[in-house]
Amino acid sequence: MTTTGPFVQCEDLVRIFSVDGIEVQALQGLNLRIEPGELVAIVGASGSGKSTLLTILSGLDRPTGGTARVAGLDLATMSARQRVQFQRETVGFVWQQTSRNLLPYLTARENIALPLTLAGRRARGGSGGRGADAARVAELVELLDLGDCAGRVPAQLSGGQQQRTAIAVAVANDPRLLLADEPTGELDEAASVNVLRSMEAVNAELGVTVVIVTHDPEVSEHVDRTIQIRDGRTSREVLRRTETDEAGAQRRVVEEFAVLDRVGRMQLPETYLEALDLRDRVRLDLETDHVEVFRDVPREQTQEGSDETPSRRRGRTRRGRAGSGAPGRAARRPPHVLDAGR
Ligand SMILES: Nc1ncnc2c1ncn2[C@@H]1O[C@H](COP(=O)(O)OP(=O)(O)OP(=O)(O)O)[C@@H](O)[C@H]1O
Repeated sequence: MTTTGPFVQCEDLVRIFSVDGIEVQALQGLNLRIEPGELVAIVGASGSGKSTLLTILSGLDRPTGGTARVAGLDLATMSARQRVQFQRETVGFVWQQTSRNLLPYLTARENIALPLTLAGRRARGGSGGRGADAARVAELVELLDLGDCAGRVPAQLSGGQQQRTAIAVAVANDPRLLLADEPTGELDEAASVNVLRSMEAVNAELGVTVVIVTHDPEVSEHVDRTIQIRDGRTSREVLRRTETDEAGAQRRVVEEFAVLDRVGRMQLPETYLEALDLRDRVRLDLETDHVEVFRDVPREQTQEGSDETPSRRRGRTRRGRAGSGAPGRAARRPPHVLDAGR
């Protein structure tokens, strides 16, 4: 199957649930692009729409409006047959509840082998298929660091071992996309780190595009991009990468972006709104290479009143410039670079 454009693409995605005649708009025109091979976290407050998005991307639910495409397939219009094929071949899923991911009466190794058997590899490959299955299981047991416990049933595994087995099960059939809904939600900190490292390993070694929905603040250290959802829309993205300077010293660079939708709407981070007391409406000023946003101060409070534009009042109305608040400083630094150094 050929894919043009982003691997995951949502445009103006809407999902409305109707319960007892009351409508809940879980997704309110969400836009999202994920490139092949990316490792992305989706974060946001409870009820912001994270799980709804993941359920649509997995093909388990359909959008009410807008488009959602994965690997070139339109998830809104695909037939029932295409949907089953999509879930078998293109996407793997890890749930928060460790018990939901694994069959309790099979060992970890047998759980990992099961999707291979169901996909009929053995039938297609004859005795060679059996060998190929065993080799694939061994590869995943090693990659997910399950060597010591692969012969145990889930009840004899720790929560972290169960989730790492679940990741192996989810990627056994070589899906191109791995979706995980709160995979560390039931784990302690150390086990969470191991599970997130396993996600990194699967992404790096197998080339699987990974999307993790989480509340875990630790996640940002393990992914390339953190996307925040607010009120059913993508509002903010944080990119992290490691740069090496000429002397060989490494530094971690963090860049923060607000997401613009197709008609130019964006959400300012809540911390910015609070820092500058921005509400109701703001003044905008177009500079040659950026746009400035100012608190809407009544004209009589801006001393000279006059016809000054916000940019001419610069330095008088911007609290952040005088202090050390990030919003004020950002305008004079390379665009978007908020934090650097380790
Ligand atoms: N099947 C459903 N029927 C009715 N309302 C639903 C359904 N699924 C989700 N919702 C509502 O949609 C909104 C978004 O829910 P969703 O589970 O996507 O949020 P979330 O960000 O994943 O939250 P959490 O972090 O608590 O899991 C919520 O208001 C929720 O109550």
